[in-house]
Amino acid sequence: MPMLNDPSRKYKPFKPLRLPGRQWPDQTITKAPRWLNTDLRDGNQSLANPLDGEQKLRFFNLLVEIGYKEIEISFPAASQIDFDFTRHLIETPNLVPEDVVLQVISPCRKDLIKRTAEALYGAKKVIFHLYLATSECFRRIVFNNMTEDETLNLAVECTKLVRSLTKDSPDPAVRATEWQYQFTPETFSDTSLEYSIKLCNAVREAWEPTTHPIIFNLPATVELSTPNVYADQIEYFCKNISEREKVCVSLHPHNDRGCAVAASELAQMAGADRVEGCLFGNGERTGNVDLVTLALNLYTQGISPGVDFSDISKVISTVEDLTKIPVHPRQPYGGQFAVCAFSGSHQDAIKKGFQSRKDLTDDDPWVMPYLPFDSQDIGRNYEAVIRVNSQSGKGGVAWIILQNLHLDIPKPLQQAFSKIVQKHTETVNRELQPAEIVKLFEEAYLPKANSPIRLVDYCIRTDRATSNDNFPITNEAAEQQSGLHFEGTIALNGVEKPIKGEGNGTISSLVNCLNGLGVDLTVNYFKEQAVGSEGVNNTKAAAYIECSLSAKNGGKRELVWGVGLHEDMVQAGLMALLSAASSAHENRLEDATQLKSATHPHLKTSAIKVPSTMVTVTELCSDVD
Ligand SMILES: CC(=O)SCCNC(=O)CCNC(=O)[C@H](O)C(C)(C)COP(=O)(O)OP(=O)(O)OC[C@H]1O[C@@H](n2cnc3c(N)ncnc32)[C@H](O)[C@@H]1OP(=O)(O)O
Ligand SMILES: CC(C)C(=O)C(=O)O
Repeated sequence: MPMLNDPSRKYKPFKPLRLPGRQWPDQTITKAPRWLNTDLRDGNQSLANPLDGEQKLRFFNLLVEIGYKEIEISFPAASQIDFDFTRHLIETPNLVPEDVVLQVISPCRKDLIKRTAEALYGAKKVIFHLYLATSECFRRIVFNNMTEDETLNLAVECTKLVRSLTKDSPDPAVRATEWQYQFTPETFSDTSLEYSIKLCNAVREAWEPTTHPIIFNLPATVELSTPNVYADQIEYFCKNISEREKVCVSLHPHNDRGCAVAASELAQMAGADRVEGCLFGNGERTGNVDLVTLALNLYTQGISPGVDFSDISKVISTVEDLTKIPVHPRQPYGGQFAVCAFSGSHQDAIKKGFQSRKDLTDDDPWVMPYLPFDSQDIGRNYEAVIRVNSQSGKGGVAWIILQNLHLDIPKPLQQAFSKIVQKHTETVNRELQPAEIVKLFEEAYLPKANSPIRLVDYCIRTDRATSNDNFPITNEAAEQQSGLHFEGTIALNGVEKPIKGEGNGTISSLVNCLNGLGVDLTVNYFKEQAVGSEGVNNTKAAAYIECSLSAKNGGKRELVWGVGLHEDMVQAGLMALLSAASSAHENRLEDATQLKSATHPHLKTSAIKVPSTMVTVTELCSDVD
């Protein structure tokens, strides 16, 4: 059937509450609520294949590890599995930590209440949870026209029965349990507030809370309205329930309209003390409120949530394994795309954001474009933050190289490399993995074992006079006074050739040698960089060189890049140059056949512009592998 042109006859708007002077909009959340995790009950009852005892135990242990102190473990009257699991937790020493309270649920049916009480014999700390639907819809349709009074009387009677089977039991062993009582007027958000309050007051009188407050759990059993309406209902309930100090107001939002998180946050602002929900929003239909999102929403406001998601991947894999429901990639916080950027401008901003935090610590406030929180806090590294596809730009690609090779590649090289990556993503038409990007980088810029131009050995000598203690010569002065002489052997297409050249620095003198071999390039850009942490012994040097080749056939000047990586700064520079020269040579393969057969060129290099010289020793010789 198609969607209706006019849905207004079939669907009626939810009638909002009139609450003049509502105060919740001016409140903020300043502390974590009491959490009740119901993955083992509400989460379990909604699975195609509910958990067996062993699986429940694994889930229980995970919840304890995360730090939940109130856990709804079962519906003991529903199945032997739930009954036995309850007994197992109670009877096995040390399974339940001292500070963890077990909660169990039962409907307002006497036989089921008795069975539930049996399951709890000998427990240390228990919340006995009873529920009864109170809305007009449920009383009429589900309970066969049960009146408000009949419903209230059933709730009171069943509460008294629970009381007689627990804290008022004639058996001292039963009385030894630390009992709490929770009553849920199921379908609360669709029930008249006056009636809910009347019924809850009657239940409170029947239970007579002493040590522990009575818990009134106020569910949006089905989410029917906007979150502000739920907040109004909670504020009204909190203000009008009698003996508020003896009452813990608990929330149990479902997510039918996709607003459960917002509803539960506004309802906390409205005065609620406790929240019930499931990890990653599991639960009937569209699920219960997601406790992970709620907790991490608090955390990222600087409020300790009291539960620990610092290894969220472990939580996800356990939950997925047990429930067989995958966590959506775009799930807040936990989803694999939750802190991940594919698009170029996002990546650029994030990369700059990380660079701005380079010298900061966890005591410096997190201010980061596009990323609302630090993924390391939930046990994820930064590798998956930036992902590269055809929508990505240079910033993202540079980030991958930084993360994987620790090279902070200069901007002009970023531009050049991102073109290579872009072309590749368009060819393969999919996301590129970091390893593929690294491979593209290495192939494009790093020297290779089979490079057509390789330096076999070399020796560098300066002209300058050696300094003595009385007349020290500064490096700058020496450079102005003298040139550098570069001599060595280059293997060109496997054929070793002696080379000789000079310049005002190592790079320029090697360029001079290469020019002499017919490799006609000019250095446009040179940058050197320490790789790794300063002061660390294994620090390496990186050098980046951009060269231009002389224009061919009146065309544009061709640009090539080379990158060198070595423990020694000088060698890094030479490697970068040779790598660029090899690329240039490969690009001009046809020209290479016409290379001059010059053996000992000795050309002036005044045309070569090199931003800085690197060598400050008077003689430096090396064999190059
Ligand atoms: C909103 C929630 O999520 S509440 C938790 C719901 N969870 C579950 O239902 C999971 C476990 N449930 C079960 O295993 C079963 O439904 C049981 C054991 C509770 C009951 O099973 P059955 O006796 O076969 O009853 P069945 O489930 O078919 O029907 C429910 C009956 O309980 C009544 N009922 C439903 N809710 C309640 C309640 N809160 N209090 C009292 N009676 C209730 C219904 O009116 C119906 O009675 P009827 O047969 O006279 O019409
Ligand atoms: C029994 C209550 C708490 C419930 O599960 C609901 O209303 O969704």
